[in-house]
Amino acid sequence: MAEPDDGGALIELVGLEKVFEVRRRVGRLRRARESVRAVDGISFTVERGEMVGYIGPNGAGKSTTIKMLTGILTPSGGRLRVAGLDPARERTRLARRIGVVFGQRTTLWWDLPLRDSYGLVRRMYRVEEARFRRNLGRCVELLDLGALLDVPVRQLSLGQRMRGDIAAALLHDPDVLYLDEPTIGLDVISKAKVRGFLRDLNAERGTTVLLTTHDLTDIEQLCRRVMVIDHGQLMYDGPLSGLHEIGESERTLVVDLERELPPIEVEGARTVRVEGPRQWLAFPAAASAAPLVARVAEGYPLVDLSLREPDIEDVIARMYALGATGGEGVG
Ligand SMILES: Nc1ncnc2c1ncn2[C@@H]1O[C@H](COP(=O)(O)OP(=O)(O)OP(=O)(O)O)[C@@H](O)[C@H]1O
Repeated sequence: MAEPDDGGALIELVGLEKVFEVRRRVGRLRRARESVRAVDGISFTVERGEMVGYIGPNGAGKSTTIKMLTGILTPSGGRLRVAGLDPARERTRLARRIGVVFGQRTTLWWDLPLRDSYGLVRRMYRVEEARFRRNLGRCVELLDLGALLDVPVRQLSLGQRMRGDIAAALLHDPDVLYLDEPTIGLDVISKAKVRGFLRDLNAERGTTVLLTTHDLTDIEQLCRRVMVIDHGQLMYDGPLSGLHEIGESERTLVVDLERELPPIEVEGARTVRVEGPRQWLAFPAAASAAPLVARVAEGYPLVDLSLREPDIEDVIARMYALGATGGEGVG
């Protein structure tokens, strides 16, 4: 089937809006109508092959945007195109071009083994047999699903289920993949597996990825570009490092020493907490951790260390405190 001409940006939003009418209780008996501007005039474009983080505090309007991008919700205003299609009007056609993964709920059939769920997905999207086998084979290998194919979804761990969900979203070769909190609740190893897979998918197949997450490490490891949304508006569009610079946020190196020592003194960081042999060193989030780690290892008896990213909520709060709205294309 011929696809519409989508020579331009793969995703394009111009002044997109979504207003919900809600009824709120006022006093004991009265209810007042109220409008919630969940998305309040957002414009951006995403080019084919980009991997973009879409972040913001709770209630910022991220899910509402994604729902409009998939055609589940109809915009109240503005313009929206995905792969040359109008999502709300051409939802079924668009479904063949996009994949969606929601970290908090599964699209798989709870009582069925993964293999059967995939068979149903194949029929839903009418994926031809050879292509299905190829895509499934690739996902099974790269997401390590071989031993899980005959296990009912309800028996899978969260990390296993997430990998299963990602595979299900890719069996029909979508151009765009929307991921909503894909690493939420996963252990370190599962997170690394999911991130590695997404990186390869983007590099090898050029799949465009829009990623919603509260975990800044996801963004740091996957996305060159990040968009920050708050109160339904785009606050920042640019690299993650630029966001850290604007917010002057700090990362923390947690250091375990062989024994209790006075606060560590190294260039480029300040010790903000000491508890027994453990010390916390804060340093600018935009700086590399490597030279700092080297300096600590050189001068102190090191047993272990770990790195803590700043909270997205912190970064945004600092951004507000400094009254800045930086990055490209946002004024
Ligand atoms: N169906 C709805 N009816 C009324 N209000 C809604 C509806 N869906 C979302 N909202 C409101 O719109 C705003 C944005 O919600 P949205 O779910 O898009 O935020 P979010 O950024 O995805 O938040 P979270 O990180 O908590 O998932 C919130 O104030 C929310 O209460």
